[in-house]
Amino acid sequence: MTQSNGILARFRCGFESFQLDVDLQLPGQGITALFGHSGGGKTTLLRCMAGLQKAEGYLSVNGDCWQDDHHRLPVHQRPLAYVFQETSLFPHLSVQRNLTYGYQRIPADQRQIDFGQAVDWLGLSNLLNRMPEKLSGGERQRVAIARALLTSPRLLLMDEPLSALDRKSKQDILPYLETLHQTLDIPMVYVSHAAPEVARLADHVVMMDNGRVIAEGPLQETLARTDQPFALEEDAGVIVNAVIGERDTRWHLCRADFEGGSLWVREEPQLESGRPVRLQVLARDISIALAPNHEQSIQNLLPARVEQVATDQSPGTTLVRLQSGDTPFLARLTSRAAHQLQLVPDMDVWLQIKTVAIVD
Ligand SMILES: Nc1ncnc2c1ncn2[C@@H]1O[C@H](COP(=O)(O)OP(=O)(O)OP(=O)(O)O)[C@@H](O)[C@H]1O
Repeated sequence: MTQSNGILARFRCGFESFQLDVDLQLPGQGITALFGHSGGGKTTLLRCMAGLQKAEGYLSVNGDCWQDDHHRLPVHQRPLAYVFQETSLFPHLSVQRNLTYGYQRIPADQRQIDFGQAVDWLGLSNLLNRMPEKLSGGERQRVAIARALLTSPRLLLMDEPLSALDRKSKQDILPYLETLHQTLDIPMVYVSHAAPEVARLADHVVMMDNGRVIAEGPLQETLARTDQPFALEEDAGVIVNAVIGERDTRWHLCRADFEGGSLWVREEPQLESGRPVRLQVLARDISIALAPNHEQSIQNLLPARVEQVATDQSPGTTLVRLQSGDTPFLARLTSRAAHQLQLVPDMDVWLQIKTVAIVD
């Protein structure tokens, strides 16, 4: 990655009982998720990027240097926007005036995002005359995100923007974030605790623990590594990028085609042919067979090749990394089953997939 098309972030700073020490090269567009347990240093890293936390180091964003050994741009000169968990809209201003507040401070010829566009992307047209106290938590967060975008940032930092919302509001707001993900070319760094959120939104993931980066890389590849902390989680699994192909209306199924094969998923009205989708296949939902068994109830059977057989953290289970076409999969089996199948790298097998979830 060259300096001009990515984020280079190197920071060291410390508090009494915590040291942050990171050296990252992140993509210059799309969503990078900072993921990990509480206290790992995710917010501190975001604050360093924003210039809110003093740290030694270096930061450049798509070719613009914001900090090096000789100078450090103060917070207000960094062209970024920061969305927090708890939104602070101006309580005495309507949604419209909250939005125009930052927008009008940007000279017209420097605006990257149009007022109408932001209102549209975040679905705010019916809320413009409301006062913040009359908004739900999810609506407030949508206004906060639109307000952030209207300052035409070169970097959007989001610190657990959904964590204060209930489950329903989270579900409601995620499609808006997906729209931004598909539409914007501003890089977003998104802090989250929640694995499903990361799986749904991120292109790139950084896992932090105790102030260090313990795993990092493109989402699909990183989730499929057996030696990474993601693999240790109960809901370890992979994300498969697919496109909806044929629909089988009789059985209410849709075929999702990916690099190397197809998976059948339950039909839903929004799954029209040609629509790109992200599928999540959990390691615990895959079993391995040596021959294709068409006589069982499982719809999804894929040929695959074993790449790696790894001892799992939990006793009695084995984690197997496989490849079907160019797409990686992870399967979690009992160690006895792995032994009986005599799984070794390069062996050809069949994956029996019990459940496929659509996350996008
Ligand atoms: N201003 C501060 N002074 C002293 N310690 C701090 C300060 N800010 C953060 N810390 C400590 O630094 C560590 C990392 O905190 P940070 O908020 O970055 O973690 P996090 O991964 O974002 O956690 P969470 O997911 O709970 O938000 C924690 O141990 C925290 O107590």
